[in-house]
Amino acid sequence: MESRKSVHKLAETIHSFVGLKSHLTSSWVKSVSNIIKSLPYGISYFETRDSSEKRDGDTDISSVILKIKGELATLTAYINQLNTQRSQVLNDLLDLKGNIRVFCRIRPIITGENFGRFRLLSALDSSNVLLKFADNNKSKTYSFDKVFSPDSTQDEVFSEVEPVIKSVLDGYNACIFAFGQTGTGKTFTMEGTQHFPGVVPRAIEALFKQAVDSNRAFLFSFSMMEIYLGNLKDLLVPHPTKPTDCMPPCLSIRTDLKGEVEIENLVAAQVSDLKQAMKLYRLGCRFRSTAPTNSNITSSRSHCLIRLSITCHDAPERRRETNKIWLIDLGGSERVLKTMARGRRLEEGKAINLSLSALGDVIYALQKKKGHVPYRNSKLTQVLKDSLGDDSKTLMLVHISPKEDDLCETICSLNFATRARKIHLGIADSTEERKQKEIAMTNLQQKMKMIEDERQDVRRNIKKLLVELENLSRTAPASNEQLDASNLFIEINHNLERTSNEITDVTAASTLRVPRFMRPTVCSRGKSGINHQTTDDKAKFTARWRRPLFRRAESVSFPVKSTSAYNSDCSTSRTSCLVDLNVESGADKGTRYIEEKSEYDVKKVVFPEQETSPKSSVSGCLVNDEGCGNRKINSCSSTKYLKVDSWLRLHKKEPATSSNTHGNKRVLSIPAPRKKQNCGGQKKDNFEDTKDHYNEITAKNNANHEKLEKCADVKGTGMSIQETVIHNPPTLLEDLVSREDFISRDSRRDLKCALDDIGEIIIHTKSSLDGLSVVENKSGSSSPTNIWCSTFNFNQDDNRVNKLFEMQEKTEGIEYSNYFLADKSKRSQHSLPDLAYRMLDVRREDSGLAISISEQKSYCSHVASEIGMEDVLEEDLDTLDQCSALGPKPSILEMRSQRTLFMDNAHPDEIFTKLVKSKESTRNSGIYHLLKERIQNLWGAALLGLGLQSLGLEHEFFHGLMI
Ligand SMILES: Nc1ncnc2c1ncn2[C@@H]1O[C@H](COP(=O)(O)OP(=O)(O)OP(=O)(O)O)[C@@H](O)[C@H]1O
Repeated sequence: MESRKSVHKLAETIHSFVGLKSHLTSSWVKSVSNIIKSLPYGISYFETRDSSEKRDGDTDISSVILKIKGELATLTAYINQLNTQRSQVLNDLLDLKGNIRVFCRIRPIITGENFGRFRLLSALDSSNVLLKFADNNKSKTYSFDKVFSPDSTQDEVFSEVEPVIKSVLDGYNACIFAFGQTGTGKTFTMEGTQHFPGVVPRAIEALFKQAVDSNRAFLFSFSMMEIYLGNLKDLLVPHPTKPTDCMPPCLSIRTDLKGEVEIENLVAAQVSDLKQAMKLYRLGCRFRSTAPTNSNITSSRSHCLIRLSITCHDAPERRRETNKIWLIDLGGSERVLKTMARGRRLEEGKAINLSLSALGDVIYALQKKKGHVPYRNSKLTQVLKDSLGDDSKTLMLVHISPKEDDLCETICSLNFATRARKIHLGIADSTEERKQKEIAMTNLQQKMKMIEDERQDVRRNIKKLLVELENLSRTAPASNEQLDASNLFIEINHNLERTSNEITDVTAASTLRVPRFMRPTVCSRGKSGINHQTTDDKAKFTARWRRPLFRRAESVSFPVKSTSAYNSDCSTSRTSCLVDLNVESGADKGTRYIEEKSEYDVKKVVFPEQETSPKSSVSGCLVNDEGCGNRKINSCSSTKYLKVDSWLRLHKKEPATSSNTHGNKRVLSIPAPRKKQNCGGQKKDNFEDTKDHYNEITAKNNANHEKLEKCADVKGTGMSIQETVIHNPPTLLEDLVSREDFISRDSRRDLKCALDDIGEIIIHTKSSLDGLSVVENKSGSSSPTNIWCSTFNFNQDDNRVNKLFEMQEKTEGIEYSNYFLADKSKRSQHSLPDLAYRMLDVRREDSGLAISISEQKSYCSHVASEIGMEDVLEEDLDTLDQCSALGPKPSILEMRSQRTLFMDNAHPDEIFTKLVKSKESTRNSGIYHLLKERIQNLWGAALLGLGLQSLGLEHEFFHGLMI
């Protein structure tokens, strides 16, 4: 017995020594082993005994675990009950307060800001704004659910917003939007700054926090888009910067049978914590369209919409299984007269105002409980259709400015907001009723607080029990009960504290895990290629973006170096202000983008012959059309937009596309905003637009300057003409315009624009001679590359001219090749005088001037000397005589009156004044000479148009006028 006892103790002794391993020698272990081996019962005894002891211990642990499990079950049931109660109370409270709540925030006057005079606009108390009319001492009070004075903090604002966030977790759709005049602080409220984060980051944080606090597992997904010029644009999709980049699929709005709105093709990224959501948010902010205006240096030129979708299965207390919250920074309403917006800024302002007015109409109709709510009047209201109605929570944050100049807009905003609020809350109720309402609200708030406190206690208890359970399962993990406990622990803990996963997937995530309204439809799968995807999520996403190129005008953007000026026509994407979030996107860092024409501009530009061309390899789509269903997509798949085509032609490396697109007929259409060319002001705008278009292309060219310079030297490259034309650098012009010493920055810009205009004239003439059917687009669709091309050929040596001929032979279907090269059939007959004659022909047709033989000869001499072919001049002059003997080639331009020609092609004043600055310094350069010639012709045309022709003056007279 003694020995047995000692053996029993030995086991314990060995066990107690486990922590002192360092003192155990091998001899000690050996001796202990020998003792054990010599025991009569052998090891089986220990095994048996150990098992029986263990069984006793297990029984204890199991009973403890069972007890804990029981407690946990009770507490879980209780917390669920509390959750339901809380939802109910919150809902009652919000119902009393109104589904549409209106807050008002007064913008502060920032130190150092030139604010001019300001009105006595003050927060009378927490729910009233007092507006004093200084002139007659009159004042008016406006009531809101909450008024934030100028010195209110972001914290204060969010504390009032938070209840809406809570109801989102209860399954309600919600919509929080900042409304107001431009520059009044909407973006500040919604986005905030690095040190003062706004509603969006706080709301996302609160959602995650409350999800953790609730005893449920939630699935969040994040989307971000903007409505720019009336079109939806996904902000999470990288913007194509090269023509070869894939275009993102078009977004279209769909409504399912239950009335839930779905935005097809909108990226929805699953996020599991604040950090991930904020990364996406920052990423989206970079692509937002902003631009400086007279009112705000960082004015949002679009409505920015952030959607957080929340899915929670097996939560009957929730209103819906999947719901969403929209956080919206609306574009600021603006008065055109005040902002002095022009061109693109004007269009943006108009689009913003229109959609705001549509939103106002919808809210008004909802409040009035009208039978018809005009959701379809704007994209904004269509998107928000299921988040603005009765069954959702809406919070409008109206922003006003205390500035004297903004009085009209302030009154408009205040009236709009108070009207919406009054109608809904029935402020016309008697005082008695209002008091009762207030009492009820106070009671509900108290009840809410009690429930919240209770929930906190229960949560604490649950956590404590879970820790115990975990410890128990660690000490004895083998038994079934313990395994159960361990699973329970994991399950509950998972519900309480969802830890981070990677941002696993974007829209192509497993459809089982993604909310129904985010799942791709048959149509979108067909469009995006998801049908062909593998089970691997990443592969799915890749497959989607690798589908055949889908080109649209909307998203073409050009990197640009310079900062746009006020009222300039470039929209730029901005860099995040919350830099601490460290969103990595090397390509975007410090990059500013210019928006290319959106569908708003180009949707009206259709190539009729391509609509019927099923073989077209480039597809476009009327993106903003809600009904962009299968049928429509088919029809629009063969629709082409000049803007894209023209742009692609400059940059693309797909000759097939070019030929398919245009065939033998090039039809250039005029983008919608440029139709009214005849009015003076509009003309100026067009010119500005052209300049901007030109600058965009120039910026692009500058960015690739080195590459372009290499391409300019075509010697022996074997490069096709198309490539030459595409990459051909505006060497001379660039030299000209980059010479800081004699041309100021502005005049350089102007010069470029003037050259752009002249480039268009060349196209026009060339096209008419080529017998192409040209609906001329003289306001920017054509490219300055044309003039580069011509210039290039004039200024090369004879080898280069020959090279170009050779290359032309290799290339078919080039549209922007040089005039001479275009006439391929007669290439072998080209002699120097022929070339010169053709040039004169161009000039003649351009200007309408009759050109004498002597002039032709002198011009031949000039061309010969320019390209170093004087030696062949003599023998070829005879050919010139023959050519001229045939008489001038009839031209459609001749049929026009000279005055019309002048008006159509160029504005001599503009060109002259812009070019004359650089006249002295560029006197001897080839490009200058050509330009001079052209200006002379234009002047000549002008004078002829004025009737001076009848005076019988020689061409030399007009020539002399120019010198
Ligand atoms: N409450 C505020 N506290 C401090 N600065 C503010 C506040 N409100 C606005 N600002 C500042 O005013 C400027 C304009 O604000 P913001 O860009 O938010 O206006 P907005 O209404 O979004 O304009 P837009 O409609 O043109 O985009 C910003 O520099 C912003 O930092």
